[in-house]
Amino acid sequence: MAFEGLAERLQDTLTKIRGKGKVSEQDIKDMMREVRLALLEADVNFKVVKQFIASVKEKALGQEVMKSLTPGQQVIKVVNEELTALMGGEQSKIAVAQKSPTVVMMVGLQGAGKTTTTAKLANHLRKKHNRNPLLVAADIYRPAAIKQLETLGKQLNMPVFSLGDQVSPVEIAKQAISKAKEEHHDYVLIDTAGRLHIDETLMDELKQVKELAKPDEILLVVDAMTGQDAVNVAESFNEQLDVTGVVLTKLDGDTRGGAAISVKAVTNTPIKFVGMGEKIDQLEPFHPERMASRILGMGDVLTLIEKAQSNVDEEKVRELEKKMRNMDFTFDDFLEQLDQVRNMGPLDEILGMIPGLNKAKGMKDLQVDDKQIGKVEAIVRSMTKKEKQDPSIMNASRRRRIANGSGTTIQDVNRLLKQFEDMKKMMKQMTGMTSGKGKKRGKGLGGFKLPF
Ligand SMILES: Nc1nc2c(ncn2[C@@H]2O[C@H](COP(=O)(O)OP(=O)(O)OP(=O)(O)O)[C@@H](O)[C@H]2O)c(=O)[nH]1
Repeated sequence: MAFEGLAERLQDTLTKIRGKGKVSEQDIKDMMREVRLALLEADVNFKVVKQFIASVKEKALGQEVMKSLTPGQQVIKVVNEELTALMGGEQSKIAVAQKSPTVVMMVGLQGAGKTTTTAKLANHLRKKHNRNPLLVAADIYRPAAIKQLETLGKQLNMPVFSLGDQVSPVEIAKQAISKAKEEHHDYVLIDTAGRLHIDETLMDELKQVKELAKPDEILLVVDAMTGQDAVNVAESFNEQLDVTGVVLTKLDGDTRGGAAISVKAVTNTPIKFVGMGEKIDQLEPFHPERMASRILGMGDVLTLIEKAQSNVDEEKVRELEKKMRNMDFTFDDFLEQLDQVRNMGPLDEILGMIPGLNKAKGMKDLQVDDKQIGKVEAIVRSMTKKEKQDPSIMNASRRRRIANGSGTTIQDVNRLLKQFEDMKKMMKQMTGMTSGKGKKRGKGLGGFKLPF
């Protein structure tokens, strides 16, 4: 899986700082040293790494302390925001011409996945944007490329414009655009020739096609597996052609991720799509924010923190945090939390935002449907005040009484009590208070705790 090494290293580093109630300058320096190594190892351009580290440091040290997040969480928030910004910040969408058809020129080196991506993009435009693209086979130097595009076109049931390999690409582009106008295609996707290396002849030809076709978008297809080379290729193409967007292919492979992180920063050209497999529907719009969260293993944890900030009484959260640390979280707190969480939205949606939650120890048996939660609530509400405060007094007759009172079985009650104990242990781990270093894996929780 792509980014695995980087994700693991960053997450390990962040785990160390996450639970900290106080973060010193030295803590940040230590952390940033590890982050720097992790990025360099992932083949991120060294200049990019340097800038990134400097800006995270500055922001992490200079930021105001927010009441609702621990300092450790705030540092993570900064890393996430900067990583997102590095990859372009906002999602960058494919161009739409004011006047149809929108002309898109696909460029790139041989083997990067250009022809495949051209077909994938056509499919995407039709499926997601309800468009009617015309595919154009303008790679006349690799005869197999024309055939390949035609085959893909057939598979998609989409027209492919081709004039064989004896007509110049400029002429092919010209005729294709007239045909698209006549036949009311709203996108023209021109698959141009690739080479093994960048050379002048190739660039000259691409410039001529560009001159004539006046593309609204020039998408450069690069192979993520080639790491820094992909970034260098992007830089050269960009200098010559003013590329408007990058498609990073083969992100499904075990690329270290450097290209995805550096391309925008080095070339100032946004990644617009990523290829996630060989199949025709495995092209996805690139979302910097989601990618950053994925690398940091945070899922939507930041959204969750924001949601919590606006819905949860901050003082109560602090109190709760203290209780969790001291292991005196009771069933009363549990009920209160249940109410608070419910205020945030549907339970499964909220839980779905916590990555790795279902994998966490003691969690996997908990069902996340509201019915199950209703049952749990009934059991808890059937407990006496004393039982809620101190479940350890729960003997057989108390358990039986609770089961009867809540319309459940003794097994249900036993299970809940067991889960509650497991949960308390896990909470303690997640607040970063355990001494068992290296074992805790509450990845992505950012120290934010939910009692489920
Ligand atoms: N795993 C994976 N394979 C991909 C992806 N995109 C393209 N490929 C594969 O990469 C190989 C090269 O793709 P092509 O589309 O033939 O390459 P090209 O860049 O068009 O090559 P030229 O036409 O010679 O310029 C093919 O086997 C594709 O199936 C991707 O996102 N993931």
